Amino acid sequence: MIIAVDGPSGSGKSSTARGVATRLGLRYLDTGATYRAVTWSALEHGLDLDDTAAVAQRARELRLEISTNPSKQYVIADDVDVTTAIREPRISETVSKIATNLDVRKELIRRQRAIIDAAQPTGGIVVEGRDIATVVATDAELKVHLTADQDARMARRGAELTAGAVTADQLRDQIVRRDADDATVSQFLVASDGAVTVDSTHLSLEEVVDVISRLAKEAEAAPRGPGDRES
Ligand SMILES: Nc1ncnc2c1ncn2[C@@H]1O[C@H](COP(=O)(O)OP(=O)(O)O)[C@@H](O)[C@H]1O
Ligand SMILES: Nc1ccn([C@H]2C[C@H](O)[C@@H](COP(=O)(O)OP(=O)(O)O)O2)c(=O)n1
Repeated sequence: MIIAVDGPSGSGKSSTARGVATRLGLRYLDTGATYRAVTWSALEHGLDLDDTAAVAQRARELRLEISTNPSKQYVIADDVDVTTAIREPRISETVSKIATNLDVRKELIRRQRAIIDAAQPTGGIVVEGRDIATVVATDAELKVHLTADQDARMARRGAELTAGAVTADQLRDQIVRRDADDATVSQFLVASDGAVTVDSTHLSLEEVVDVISRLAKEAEAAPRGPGDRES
């Protein structure tokens, strides 16, 4: 089974997808972490991020290991544990430049699909990002468009970043500007065909996990149509 969760920044994709995977005994893939790892590596190599060919080459050469265990997440890039480093503001500020490089996307989508395929014999995977239902796993049994209004998303991100005393402008950059940039290459601001919208604005994390887990059980029980995977 594949559960795709797409939506804007701060809508709760990572925490919810991890919660659903834990609840249902599935693997979990944070595709945003793959874009962050390439960003980290490009900066580490001192690349000009506007040099799209050089950055894409780096993406192809990068040795990348990403955990799909929802209880123990880690990312290793070229033998360096970058689990924490890829969450630093310098990465969040620049990652959209890498995520809008179409050759980087091509390479990372290939890798994401391989991880998804490898998880199938274990029962399935919850995959979260921006283009999972529309590009990476169009055959997902359940497609969720997770939303929350902009104020809620900014407040959530703000609460996370208070330790670093983030300014309102930085917060807006992390949510509003980044979503606008990312939306130039992926369609995640509206629900794609076949996706169920879950608006988390007034729901607790636990409630969102409940809703998606229930939808997953319904999708699993539903007969698949002709043209669907494995039919
Ligand atoms: N339904 C919710 N209600 C309140 N806070 C939430 C909810 N879902 C997620 N959060 C919190 O909001 C922040 C952003 O969530 P995250 O899962 O990182 O979002 P995304 O992956 O979509 O950017 C986290 O601190 C998370 O704990
Ligand atoms: N499938 C994906 C996942 C993430 N991205 C982009 C969008 C974001 O700017 C970066 C980082 O994604 P991430 O999910 O970590 O972003 P958040 O900070 O959780 O909002 O990668 C993408 O283009 N496609």
